[in-house]
Amino acid sequence: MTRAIVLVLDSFGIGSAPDAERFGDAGADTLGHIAAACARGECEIAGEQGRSGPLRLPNLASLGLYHAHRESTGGWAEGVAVPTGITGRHGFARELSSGKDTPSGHWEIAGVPVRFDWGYFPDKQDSFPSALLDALVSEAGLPGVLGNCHASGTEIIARLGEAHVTSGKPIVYTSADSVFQIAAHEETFGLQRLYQVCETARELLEPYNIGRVIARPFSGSTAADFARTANRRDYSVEPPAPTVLQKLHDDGGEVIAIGKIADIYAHCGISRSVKASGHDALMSATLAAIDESGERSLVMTNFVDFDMVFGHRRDVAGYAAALEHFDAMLPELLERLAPDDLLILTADHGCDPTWPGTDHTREHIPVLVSGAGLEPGSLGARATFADIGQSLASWFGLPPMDDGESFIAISTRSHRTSDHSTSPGGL
Ligand SMILES: O=P(O)(O)O[C@H]1O[C@H](CO)[C@@H](O)[C@H]1O
Ligand SMILES: [Mn+2]
Ligand SMILES: [Mn+2]
Repeated sequence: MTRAIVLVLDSFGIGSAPDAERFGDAGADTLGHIAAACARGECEIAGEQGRSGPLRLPNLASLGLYHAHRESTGGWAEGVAVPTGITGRHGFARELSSGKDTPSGHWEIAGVPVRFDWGYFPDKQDSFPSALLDALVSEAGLPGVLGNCHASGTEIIARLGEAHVTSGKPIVYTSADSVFQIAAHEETFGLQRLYQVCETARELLEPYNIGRVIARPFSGSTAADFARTANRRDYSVEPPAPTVLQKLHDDGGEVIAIGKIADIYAHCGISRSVKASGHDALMSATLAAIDESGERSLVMTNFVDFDMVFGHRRDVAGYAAALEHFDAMLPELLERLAPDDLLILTADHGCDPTWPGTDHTREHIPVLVSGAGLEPGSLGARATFADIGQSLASWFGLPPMDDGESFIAISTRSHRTSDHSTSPGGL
């Protein structure tokens, strides 16, 4: 069967990109700094869900993660056990897109870099233009808004959540990303009402070139216990050109989107979307999709907690534990794959939990490719995330994308388009 499974470990960068300085991120290294903190004994978590000591990712390591990180940074991650033999193709890729945000990263992975500049809101009190907020208040029938600044989403609900519940004014905030985020209490404000306000904001933001509006519902009764719920919803603009997802879908293939994937691609080129919250549920949904999917299927999953729960929160130990948990789930995934399935593990940007601030970091992403009967080895430095999209186009026998260089050999592509039944061998 010609199938591909793409797992995006949201924010799992493997070393500072050549243009990181432009973002204030020169030296950022999500994997490297987590490994170093673990090696120093700074990531101890007691209890059953806990972790201790050096970072242990044996399955990702076998696929070539540490080798890819070394190619990206010039040195081995501290304290890790480097495997003697590796089973996958491993490399790293840099980003062509102008931003270090989630949609840019995902669209570039799917073959469409974002060459234009997104709109951003300045980092000051009153970040948003008053004309925009006045229109939102009037069109959505709001008593006003709170926030109107850059913020960390958990910090701002602790700070303004009680005032929101009392006043009925939603909390609007942004970040270094091209986003307009709206936090509101799920019960007192209402989830459906929050979604409606986000849809109104999405329309009003059209002239501002903003990538995403994000609904950030939360629950709880006081500042001490306010917590965001799983009902986050992203309202993205559409990718600027058809992605490889769209091309496969239009060519009769099936694209199964797990987690945030459908929202990130603005539901373009998606055959079926499965929502799930938490990495266990996301992996279960991925396994179910693999079991159910047939010929010419792409299963694509975003593992968001690395970014949302640990990276942005600068929780180094939590990020390490989440990586180790993900790693422990990999053998079951590998067992479920058919011998000629193509598996790609990658990321969309960095979010170094040791870095100042709470924003993403401009980093290389890992490109770990396995299955499909391929020989282990290095894919080296890839000039764009779009090499993944181009490779998927090759794999599915689609016309080439405008960007990216396939790491699937031409002979393999012609072989696959003429005969889907035989294992292709060479990638
Ligand atoms: O702090 P929270 O609300 O998690 O926001 C984070 O999530 C958004 C999307 O990645 C970004 O704007 C980032 O700042
Ligand atoms: Mn992301
Ligand atoms: Mn993020």
